[in-house]
Parts: sequence; structure tokens; C-alpha cells
Amino acid sequence: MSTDSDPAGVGATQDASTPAARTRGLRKTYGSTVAVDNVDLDVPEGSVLGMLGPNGSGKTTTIRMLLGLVRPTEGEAQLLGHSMPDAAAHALPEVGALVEGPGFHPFLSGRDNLLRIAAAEPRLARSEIAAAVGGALERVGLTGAAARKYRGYSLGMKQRLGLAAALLVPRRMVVLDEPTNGLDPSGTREIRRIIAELYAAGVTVLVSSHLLAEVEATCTHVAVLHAGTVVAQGELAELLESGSPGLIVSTPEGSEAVQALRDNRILSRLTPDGVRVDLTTATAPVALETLVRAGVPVYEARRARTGLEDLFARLTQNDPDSSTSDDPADTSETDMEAVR
Ligand SMILES: Nc1ncnc2c1ncn2[C@@H]1O[C@H](COP(=O)(O)OP(=O)(O)OP(=O)(O)O)[C@@H](O)[C@H]1O
Repeated sequence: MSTDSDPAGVGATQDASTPAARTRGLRKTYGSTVAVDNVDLDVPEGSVLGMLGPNGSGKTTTIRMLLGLVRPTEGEAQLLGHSMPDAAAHALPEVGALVEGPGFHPFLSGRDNLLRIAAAEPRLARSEIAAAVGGALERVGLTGAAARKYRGYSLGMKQRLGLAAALLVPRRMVVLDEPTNGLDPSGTREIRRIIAELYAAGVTVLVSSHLLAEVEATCTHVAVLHAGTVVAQGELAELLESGSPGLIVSTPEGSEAVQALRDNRILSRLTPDGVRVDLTTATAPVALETLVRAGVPVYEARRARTGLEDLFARLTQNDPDSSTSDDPADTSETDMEAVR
């Protein structure tokens, strides 16, 4: 952490309780387009925070402001305690980032591109460069393609190379903008593994995604963006548990089902998805047994969406680019690939 004299007032003032990244009243406009509006984001130190939002919700713009690549129209952005973009030189050496357009040279091989980036990395001694590049290529599964020219790489290989560049040296924080974009299912699994490794090593990770299932699989915290604004934020487990637990029962006799449950003091209501049983008033087996005993045919019973799932489904239901499977746990990796 920097303790340099700081006449511009842009240096770090960070203790253990300070978030690794923080924004207050962050806003960015492009002409009449409001890309980000009044965003207050906290990325706790040591967390994996998923910035979740449909396409165009402001994820990339927020990340770019945090990394000092774009100057906010209004508000503040702090990275590792440093004000961005003014103190970028203090914060960025400790941050690895994968953002759009990483600027690789098309006619150089993957390895040579990384060697160029590694040569400009102040934290790597000359004698360490070859091993760092080899290690990063290995980590993202690109060793076999390292000698091929970048321009021949698939989108997934380009993503992997960008990730390798972000992981050339150990970092305090890693920022990944849609890292699974263009990856096949095995590539997606590798990204999850790398994020889990970073988390285990105490590295703070900020990762954006437009898929709830993706965030559920990798993150400890989540911030949901919609139309440039944070609409929900907190620990993933808490947000997933928000809302009362419920069971959705599919039956052609909905009214009879609700009546039978009511006769047994079990709360339920008819919804477009089926009969929603309030599981604070009975367990699922008891509710189902009640229905069966009353002669109500039960075609299917499944867990109702949590508050977060509900919220995200509502935000994305008109977005053709987003996966809106009824049950996000069902979103297969093939689906994830298909929606990009
Ligand atoms: N340089 C720019 N000039 C004009 N408009 C922009 C610019 N960058 C972003 N926008 C607009 O700001 C809004 C937010 O874009 P942003 O890329 O931050 O969203 P996103 O959530 O990252 O979306 P995606 O997942 O599609 O990348 C969009 O309406 C976008 O068109």
C-alpha cells in the first residue's frame, strides 16, 4: 500500500475494512446516453463480486471507470484505496485486468504478445519473464497454441490470452469483464477454476456477467445492474435466500389445490407458473402429501425462485441476448455458450 506524500490527495487511505473497490454517485454520460447513473458499489477485500446485468446495463463502463480507462462524468471511483483515474499509477500495478480490446499484436504469436507485455511489467525482473509467460500460458490452457499468430486465434483463445496477461504476476485484485465470452464449456469451467484459485489465495476478484447461473457458481457477492444503476447488492447467499421459500406445483386443478392446502392451514396462491406453496407454513413433503390425499393430480413440483432470481428474471425477460431459464440452476454451459 502506498504511503507516498500525496499533494494531489489521490493516494491510498486503506485499512482492513476499506473495500478493495468502491464507487460513490458514479455517473457516466455519452451525449444524451446515460451509461452509468449514481452507482454506489462496494467490492469487499478478498471477495469475488459478480457484477450482474443484462447487455447494456453499464457493467463495462463501471469497470472502465474503476480501472481509470474512462473519466466519470460525476462521482468517485476508488481502486485499492486510490482515487481513479488520477492515482491510476499507484493502483494499477496491483491489479490484473481483462477488459474488451486488450490490444494484442495480430502478427505476433500468443507467446510473443505476452513476452512484450511482460517486458513492460515493472514487477517482473528480466530473468523472470520467460517463466512468468510460460506459467500464465499453462494456467489458461494455451501452451499448445502459444506459437500460433494471434490473428488466427478464436474468440475463446483471445479471451484466454487476455486472462494470461492479467495473471502474469500475482495481484491483489483481478478485474474480469465477461471472461467467459466466447469460451466453450470446458473453457468456462477453467475460468471458474482460476477464479476459485484466486479467491483461495485471498485475491479480490471483480467479474462481470450477464448470467445469474455464472455468478452463482463463482461469486461470494453480487451487484445487480439495470439501466446503469445498481438495483441489488450484497452477499450472494443472502440475496439468494431473500424472499420466502416456496414450492411451485403444476396441476390442472389449481383452485382445488389451493382449497385443499388451505383446509390444512398451508398457505398457497395461484400464479401463472402453477400453485405457489409457502414453505414457511409446511414442508414440501407435507404439502405434496396433502394434495395427493385430496385427490389433486400433481404433475410436477419444483423450488420457487428466490428474490434474486425473480429480480434478475424480470430484468432480463425482454432481453433476447440473455438466458432466462425458469430455473437458473438448469442453465447448462451449452446455453451459456449459445446466448453469446
Ligand atoms: N463509448 C461509448 N459511447 C456511447 N455510448 C456508450 C459508450 N460506451 C457505452 N455506451 C452505452 O452505455 C450503455 C452501457 O454500456 P456498457 O457497455 O457499460 O454495458 P454492459 O452492461 O457492459 O453491456 P454489454 O454486456 O453489452 O457489454 C449502453 O447503452 C452503451 O451503448
